Amino acid sequence: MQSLTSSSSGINPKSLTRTKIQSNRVNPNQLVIRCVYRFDSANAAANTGTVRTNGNGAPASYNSAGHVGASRAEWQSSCAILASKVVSQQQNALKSGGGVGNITAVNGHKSTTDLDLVPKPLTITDLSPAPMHGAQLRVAYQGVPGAYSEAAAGKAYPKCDAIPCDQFEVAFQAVELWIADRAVLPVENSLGGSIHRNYDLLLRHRLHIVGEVQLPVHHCLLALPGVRKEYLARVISHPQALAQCELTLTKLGLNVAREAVDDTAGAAEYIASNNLRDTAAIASARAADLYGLQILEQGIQDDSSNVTRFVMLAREPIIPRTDRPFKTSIVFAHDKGTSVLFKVLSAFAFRNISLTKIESRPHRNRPIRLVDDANVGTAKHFEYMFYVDFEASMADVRAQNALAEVQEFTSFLRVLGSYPMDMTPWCPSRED
Ligand SMILES: O=C(O)C(=O)C[C@]1(C(=O)O)C=C[C@@H](O)C=C1
Repeated sequence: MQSLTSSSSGINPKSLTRTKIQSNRVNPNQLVIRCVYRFDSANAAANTGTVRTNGNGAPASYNSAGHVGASRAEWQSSCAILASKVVSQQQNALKSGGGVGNITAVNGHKSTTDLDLVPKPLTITDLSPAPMHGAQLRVAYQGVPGAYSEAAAGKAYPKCDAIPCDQFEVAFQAVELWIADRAVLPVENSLGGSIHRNYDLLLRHRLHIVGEVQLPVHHCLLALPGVRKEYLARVISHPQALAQCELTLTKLGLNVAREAVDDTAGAAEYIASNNLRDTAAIASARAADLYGLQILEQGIQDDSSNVTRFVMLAREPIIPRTDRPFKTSIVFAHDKGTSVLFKVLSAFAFRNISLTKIESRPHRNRPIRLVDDANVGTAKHFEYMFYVDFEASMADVRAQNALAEVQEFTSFLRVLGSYPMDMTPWCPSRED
C-alpha cells in the first residue's frame, strides 16, 4: 500500500500552499470537498525539474513532470517499461471490478438542509488507501449531485463513488492528495467551446489524462412546482449551460436576467433551498428529481446534438496501446512565439496523423514579448501555450517520431496523456 507523500501524489509541496481544506459528509457515502489553496508559480516552475516515478520508483511513461524524453531512444525505453506493466495493471483493474453501476447521490431530498452540515476539516483519517484495493474507485467531479459532470463520471467509471467538489481546482487537488483516484472534468462543449479553466489547470497540476468521455447534454428549464414561465424574473445556471441555451431562451420569450452560478445542479439546489418562485434553473432532468423541481421545458439546448467532452485524470499515466484508437494530448510553447506553429503542425501532417483539437492560452509565465525588429518602436506580441490533441497512441512509432521532431522546434513540450478515444456510438436523443 502506498502512503500519501508529496512525491507519491506527484505535487511539489512548495508550489501548493493549502490554506483551507474541509470535507462535508452529506451522507455516509458522500463527501463534498471544499478547499482553498494559494498557487505559487515560482515554485511550480521549479516543479518541472522533479523526476516523476511510478510507485516502484521506475520512471513513468513521460519523464520529469510528464515532459517528452530528451531523445527518441528515451521515449522508446519509457514505452518498453510501460509495456511490461500492462498485464499487472489490467489484473488490478479486473480485481477492482468493472461494469454498469450506480453513482453516489443524494436521494430524493427536496431541501438542502442536509447539504449544509457544518464543514469539518479534512483529516488524515479521511484519506483512504491507494486506489484499486477492493474499494470502489473514487472519482472527483466539479458540481453537486445532478451535475452533468457527475453523469460523465458515471459514464467513465460505471461503478464509481462520485465525489462532488465545489471547484475544478479542488477536483485536481483531491486526486493529488489521494482523496480521489480520478477526476472527470469538462474540457469542451460542441456549442459553448473550450472550458479554458481546465486547460490552464492541466498545465498547473501534474496529473495525466487517462481517458475521455463524450456526454450528450440535454438541458431542461426547472422551477419550483406551480411556477409558470410568465412569473420568471431570472434564469440561473453554469455559464456554459446559459451559453448553450441562449437562443432557445429568447425564442421562449424569456428575456429575463441570466445569472451564472458554479454548476447547473447547484442552480437547481439553490432555487429549492431558497424557495425562489421567480427564478428558473437550466439543469438536467436528474437535478429536477433530486431537488424537487418541475420541468417547464425539455431539450432547450440550441442544438439537439449538444455534447460535452470530459477528460479523466489520474496520478499516473496509462500504458499507451495500438490495438484500439488512441488520442494523445500535448502542450507546447516556443521562445519565439507563434512562428513555430506551422513547423510543429507539419510534423503531424507529414506522418498522416490527424489533429482533432488545437487551443491556445496565454503563456502565464511570460504573457508578452517585446519586439523591435524594425527599430521603429517596441511592438508587444502576446505569448501562447498551444494545446494539441492528435489521433495516435504514444506507442505508435509515428507519434514518437513526430514528438521527437516537435521537441526540436519547441522550448517547452509536455505530453498531457495518451488515452483511448471515446468511440461510443452517437445517440443525440438519449436523455441523461
Ligand atoms: O454544471 C454542470 O452540470 C457541469 O457539469 C459543468 C458543465 C461545464 O462545465 O461545461 C458540464 C457540461 C455542460 O456543458 C454544462 C456545464
